[in-house]
Amino acid sequence: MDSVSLSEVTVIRRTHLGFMHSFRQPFSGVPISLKFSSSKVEGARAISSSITNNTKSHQFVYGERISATSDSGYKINGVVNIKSRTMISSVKERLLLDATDDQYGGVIVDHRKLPSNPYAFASMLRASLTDWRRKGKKGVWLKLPVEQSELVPIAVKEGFEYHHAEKGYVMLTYWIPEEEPSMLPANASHQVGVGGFVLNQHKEVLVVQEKYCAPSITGLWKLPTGFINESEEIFSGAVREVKEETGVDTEFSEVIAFRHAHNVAFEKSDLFFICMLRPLSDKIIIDDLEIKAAKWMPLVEFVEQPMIREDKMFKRVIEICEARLRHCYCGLSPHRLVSTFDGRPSSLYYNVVNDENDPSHSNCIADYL
Ligand SMILES: NC(=O)C1=CN([C@@H]2O[C@H](COP(=O)(O)OP(=O)(O)OC[C@H]3O[C@@H](n4cnc5c(N)ncnc54)[C@H](O)[C@@H]3O)[C@@H](O)[C@H]2O)C=CC1
Repeated sequence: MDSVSLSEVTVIRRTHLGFMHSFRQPFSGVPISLKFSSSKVEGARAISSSITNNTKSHQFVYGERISATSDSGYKINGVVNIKSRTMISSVKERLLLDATDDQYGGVIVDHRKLPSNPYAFASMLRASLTDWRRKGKKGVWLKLPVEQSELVPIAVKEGFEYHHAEKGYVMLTYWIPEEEPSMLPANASHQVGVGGFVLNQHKEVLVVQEKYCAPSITGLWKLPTGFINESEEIFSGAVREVKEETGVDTEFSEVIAFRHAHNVAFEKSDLFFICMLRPLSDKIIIDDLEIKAAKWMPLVEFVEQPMIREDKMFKRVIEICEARLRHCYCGLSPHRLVSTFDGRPSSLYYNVVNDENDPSHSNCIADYL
């Protein structure tokens, strides 16, 4: 009778499944049948399993009790009948979820290799948690695709928490160290919006009326606004939103101000970047789905609207834009760079008041139109 080491056993010893289950899956290239059945062995709840392939039959027990043997380490519940040491080691590997280490001492489960069978998943998840705990791992990231949503309640029952969800998946997390508070970062806390201030050479501003809006702003002519998409730049998002809502082509000039507000949608905070854009065309073609009307409106008329005149934010935004047109204010321009900290190309927004090497390079003196 073979015996197995404690480290080999610990990954499977905490398997408590109160059900009987059988499934087939490839095993080292050989199709096998793996059967689980729950039973009481020497007072401890245990799962016995038999593996058969064309040539061999192997039996062993997943159980709570592990006893030492005098000559070579440990055996399980004293009822182990293992014909191949290699076999149990391979089984152990099959019983753990595929995962890679992250740089913070945690693990990321490979969602492309999740078992399709919920019972197998339950067993492998529990065994993996035991293994990760033994190895001192900290955070566990478990992404469950929508096609395998039946696995979600199993993970939750095991102690996983929701982290965030997208259309195609839900991300769950588990913090292993009981003595340390969780260091896992929270879900994204903000949405990012953009507004376009587009003025033509006749001092007319591009404005829209929204199709769906709060009754209090019905009939208001407002700046085109919207949200930027995932992986979209603020500067290109603003140009896209203006084009989508009004059909007008523009070129990004500057971020002239941004607003930070809280509890805006789904309890998330909101960053709203107000951008000055130069018009490249003037023909208006509205987006029928979102917009009721759009037009070029004299700036003075726009400002005279009671809702704008009385609104502290938009009143100030217009004052800033006017100051910018008089070269009395500098907005922020994007500058592409790569930081060695994360190696990512990114946009740093800043203004250049005085460039000694290139006097023509300044946000403040550049003409808007
Ligand atoms: N609309 C405005 O006058 C103002 C907008 N902002 C900022 O502009 C940015 C974008 O905001 P808005 O343009 O107001 O976005 P929004 O709330 O109008 O949403 C944009 C579009 O998404 C769709 N949408 C949003 N929620 C929906 C729902 N529950 N059901 C169906 N469709 C839905 C609608 O098509 C809508 O036109 C934000 O950062 C916001 O803070 C700031 C001040 C005023």
